[in-house]
Amino acid sequence: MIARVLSIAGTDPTGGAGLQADVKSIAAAGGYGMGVVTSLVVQNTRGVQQVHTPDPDFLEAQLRAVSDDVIIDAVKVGMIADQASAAVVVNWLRNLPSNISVVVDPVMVASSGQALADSVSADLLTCATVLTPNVDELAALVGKPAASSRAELIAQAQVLAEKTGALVVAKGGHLADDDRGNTLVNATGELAHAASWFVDTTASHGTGCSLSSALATRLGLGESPQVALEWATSWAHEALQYGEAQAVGTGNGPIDHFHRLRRQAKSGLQNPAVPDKRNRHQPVVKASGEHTRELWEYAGESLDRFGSDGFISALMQGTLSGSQFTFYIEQDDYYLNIYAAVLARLAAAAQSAEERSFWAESVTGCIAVEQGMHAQWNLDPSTVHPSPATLAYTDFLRAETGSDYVVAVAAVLPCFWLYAQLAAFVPDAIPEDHPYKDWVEAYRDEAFQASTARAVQIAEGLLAAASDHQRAAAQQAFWRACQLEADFFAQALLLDTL
Ligand SMILES: Nc1ncnc2c1ncn2[C@@H]1O[C@H](COP(=O)(O)OP(=O)(O)O)[C@@H](O)[C@H]1O
Ligand SMILES: Cc1ncc(COP(=O)(O)OP(=O)(O)O)c(N)n1
Repeated sequence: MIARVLSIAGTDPTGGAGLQADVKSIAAAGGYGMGVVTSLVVQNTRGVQQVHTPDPDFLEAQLRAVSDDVIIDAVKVGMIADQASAAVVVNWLRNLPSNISVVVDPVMVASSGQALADSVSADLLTCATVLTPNVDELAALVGKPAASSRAELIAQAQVLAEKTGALVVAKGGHLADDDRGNTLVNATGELAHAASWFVDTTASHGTGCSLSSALATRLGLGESPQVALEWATSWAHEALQYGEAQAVGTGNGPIDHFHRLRRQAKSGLQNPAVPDKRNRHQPVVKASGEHTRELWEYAGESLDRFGSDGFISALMQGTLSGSQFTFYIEQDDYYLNIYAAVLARLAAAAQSAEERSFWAESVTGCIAVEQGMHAQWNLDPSTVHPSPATLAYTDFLRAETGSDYVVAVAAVLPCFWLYAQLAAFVPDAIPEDHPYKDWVEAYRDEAFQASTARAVQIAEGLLAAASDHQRAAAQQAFWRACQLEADFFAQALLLDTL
């Protein structure tokens, strides 16, 4: 399904805020974007210069042109400059079918300081399914000073929810906290929270417009307000992180609305033949000689794909959605089960008693981790179905560990080595309310790093003694496994993109 979403908003010729940002956000969130202009705004990344508001009749004619022709699944309302425009929009909204979600972003003042509206119509607020005021707008709407803590913000949002009957997103973008996330509130209090860890950026123009449009789209797709807010917050958080790279304007630049789609398009592209041998990542577990040093060079591209620019970054920041995390855990559980069986084959094929017991201990370790997961996350393995990416990895491991021991060791090595590398991505301080704190901290496990060092050492010894032909096959197997490891991690982020 594609949600047909209408934005009713003012314009931004530089495309960072207002209607232009809304239409991009709607597309990025999986909708078909439409736009009715309330005011023509002369603005850029440095600020607002002029506002021209057309006659209310012209606004009404635009609204009718859309609703006479198109079935609308959701509406986002942004800048409404005056009461006459608000009255037209309210009248039009009241004639919509009651099942259409309406997100009202009560825009008052641009972040650059200029006023965009006289005031916000009380009638408009009562037409909303969800309201998305920022800290200052919320304070103005409930007649209180701006909140300086999350608790105060939630209390004010609760007052607004009582007054209007709408759900209110208490947006923490302007709080001074590490978590600038968004809390969904109704008249009785907090319903859900979506974290957004602070991004230090000079490109945050239009974040509020974009968040509310993405939220409207996800509601139009049929998601619950909680799930829709989680999606919109994590998407906006990602878009904030990559805004500066667009180099748009000399002031507060726009967020990158399409970063996620670009990254995903890239992750679908695989270079099947020539590995990029430049690896900018310093290994947490060092190579043990020239052969494993060369293998490490093959891992760079994969690490880029799931480390700093993907799943692991979202996991570390705490912005991975609950459904993405659950999916990952389930697939990991399936994977580890097969991985244990594959390690058992290595134990059987090992060439010394010490190596045999190393692989056998790894089998036991793998099973312990898997069982720990069942207990901690309440997994029922009989209900977990492997995804295509998971199966591609496990099938590959089964195939590559069937004959040559050197190739087999190279094929299982990325699961040790790349996993141990995740320690490099763990932030120094993990906030207490980080949703995946325990999981993320486990990446620093020193016992696992010691096992990885031993696996690397075994691989080095085998490669040193191998024939040229065997060494080339082992390198190929290592590189393929790195790619599959990256695909395995990347898949969770693709899960609920649209
Ligand atoms: N620097 C930031 N770091 C992390 N998240 C942010 C940042 N700026 C904005 N956000 C997220 O985007 C949402 C909307 O941004 P905000 O600045 O609050 O809205 P507005 O643009 O309406 O003032 C915030 O609630 C927050 O979740
Ligand atoms: C036409 C128009 N509408 C709304 C805004 C304000 O956008 P917002 O997302 O709140 O972002 P910043 O003001 O923080 O950039 C706008 N500038 N123009």
